[in-house]
Amino acid sequence: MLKKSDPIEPARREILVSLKGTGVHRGGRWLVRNVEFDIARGEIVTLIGPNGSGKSTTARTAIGVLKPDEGSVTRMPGLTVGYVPQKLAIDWTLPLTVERLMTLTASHPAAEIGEALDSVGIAHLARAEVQALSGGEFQRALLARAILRKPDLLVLDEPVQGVDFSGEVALYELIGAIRDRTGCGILLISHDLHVVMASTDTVICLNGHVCCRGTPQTVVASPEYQKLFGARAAGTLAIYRHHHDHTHLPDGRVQHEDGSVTQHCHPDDGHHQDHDHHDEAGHAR
Ligand SMILES: Nc1ncnc2c1ncn2[C@@H]1O[C@H](COP(=O)(O)OP(=O)(O)OP(=O)(O)O)[C@@H](O)[C@H]1O
Repeated sequence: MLKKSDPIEPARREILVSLKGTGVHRGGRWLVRNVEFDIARGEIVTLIGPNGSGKSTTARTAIGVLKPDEGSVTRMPGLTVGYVPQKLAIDWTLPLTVERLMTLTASHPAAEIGEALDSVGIAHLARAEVQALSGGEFQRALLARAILRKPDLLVLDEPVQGVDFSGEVALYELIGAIRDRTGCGILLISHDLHVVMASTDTVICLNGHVCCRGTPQTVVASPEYQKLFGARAAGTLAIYRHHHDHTHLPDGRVQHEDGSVTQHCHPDDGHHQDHDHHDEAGHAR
């Protein structure tokens, strides 16, 4: 069992997915380009960025739903993925119980379903109609469905959408507990540009490319944020400080610190500072 306080030694990192110079071209344009990051077993990577910045595209490319048009995506042989998409293609006019939702795409023994629902705290809702669930309960049901696959990698596309602030804290606690208990890697997409899950090992800020990356700063260390979020949330949420060396112009071009303007941004285009290639722990990327 892993604990938040047990950092994984670089030599022991078991890489689940590795993206190198990855780009996806659709509809005549690059949706994302030059995306680089790894997810190791037991690590949490959070993708943030404005709407349309390529977070879902990147996550779907990482798990092999989309094929990259340049660069590479390497997955550990036999990798099992549990994916919770942003939207589910479900016919909401038909009645559907939570139990049935668990077996829509794969069958699982009843005992395992009960265990999964129990582990996300909604065992009592097994026979409830999915349509009647609250936002937080629905996200828990989707999490239970994903962990039933016993994934090496859990990919969660905006798991706190439609959930209020205290529900968000509880969901992040649950996601952290799943990581600690199973040791899986987690790729998390956040709708918030600044507040991320505290146990995140690496935050990647996307806007068609990796704008900056680093580790979040715990809220516990800052009395002003503690006051803002409350003591419980302060252990679960963290602030991510952006370190951009460029600005995105309204027409999609990129203005660099030296004043020059380019169509895109590339790590090796000579406009970037060293911190674009390193995370805040100093790991070369
Ligand atoms: N198959 C496709 N063909 C053309 N454009 C696409 C395709 N899929 C996605 N896009 C566009 O790519 C961009 C990135 O989409 P993506 O869903 O990855 O962004 P996102 O960061 O997850 O956004 P959000 O926060 O709104 O969910 C968007 O402008 C979207 O319209």
